[in-house]
Amino acid sequence: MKSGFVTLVGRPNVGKSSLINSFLGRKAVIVTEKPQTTRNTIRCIYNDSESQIIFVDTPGIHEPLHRLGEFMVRSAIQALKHVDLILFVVDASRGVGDPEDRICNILNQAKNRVFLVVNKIDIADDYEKIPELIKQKLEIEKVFFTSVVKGIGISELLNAVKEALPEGPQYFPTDMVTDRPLSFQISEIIREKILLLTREEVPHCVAVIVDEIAERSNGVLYVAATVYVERDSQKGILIGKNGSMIKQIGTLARLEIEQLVGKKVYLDLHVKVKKDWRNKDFIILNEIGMKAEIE
Ligand SMILES: Nc1nc2c(ncn2[C@@H]2O[C@H](COP(=O)(O)OP(=O)(O)OP(=O)(O)O)[C@@H](O)[C@H]2O)c(=O)[nH]1
Repeated sequence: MKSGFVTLVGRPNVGKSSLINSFLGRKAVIVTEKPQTTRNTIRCIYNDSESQIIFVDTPGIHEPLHRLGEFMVRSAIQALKHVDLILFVVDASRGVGDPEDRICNILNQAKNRVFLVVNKIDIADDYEKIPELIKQKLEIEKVFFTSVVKGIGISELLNAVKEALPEGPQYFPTDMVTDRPLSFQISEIIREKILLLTREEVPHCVAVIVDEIAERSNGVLYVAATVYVERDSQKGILIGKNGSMIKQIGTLARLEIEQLVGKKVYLDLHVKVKKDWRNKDFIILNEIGMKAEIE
């Protein structure tokens, strides 16, 4: 069989996670309209009768403003090592800028095979010249124009990825969707709902940690999670008037967690302030599973 590891890299918000969900035909990783949604590298496993492809989702490459951002960028760069192929994703509607220049430099050092993916062509004109601009800085093996929203170019890209991979073993069981534990998947679902429902600085200041998952005798799955924010004002926003916001977040998250685990869920959400955690708190970085990965 054909098998191997394929890392998606690009600036924030270009559609890396959306492409992976589209390859897998299911939601494996969270997607929002907010940049820097993905904070960790996450391996997502695609299977068919003749291949297994491990797509590695990475945080968007950006200029970090705090330690969390530095960890995110470093983990993305680490994910370029020891993989069979890189998909360099560019947003057709934004074109080529400083972030792409930086990524070209990083990829030149990594010396991997690279496919260029110009995504979001449904909302862009004038994107045909993007490959030429990138090719001035980086050797590109193939170019694809895609739209996840319209389903354009996705199967062609997937087929080309398959063809590019070597003959190899099945690395993961076929029923495994990501390499992350259930607690991580649940915390991501909760974080996604917070990102969808809050604005401005709040989304970036949130970390979610699942404290407990327990099967109750009545068949209900009990899940306790803590949402960390950096300031009291953010806690106020997350809780909302008479608890209305946290209730809405909890309901949306619970419904999706129930789909994931296939049973009723009782979701117990708490909000705590941990000042400046994105710069200082290594415990949280450790708990959201980033520290171990990049040391
Ligand atoms: N119009 C359009 N929107 C898209 C397309 N692909 C993704 N999007 C949207 O772009 C936004 C960002 O998508 P993500 O998949 O989270 O992007 P990402 O590159 O993983 O983002 P980060 O986590 O910030 O690195 C979401 O609102 C998606 O729905 C596309 O082909 N066309």
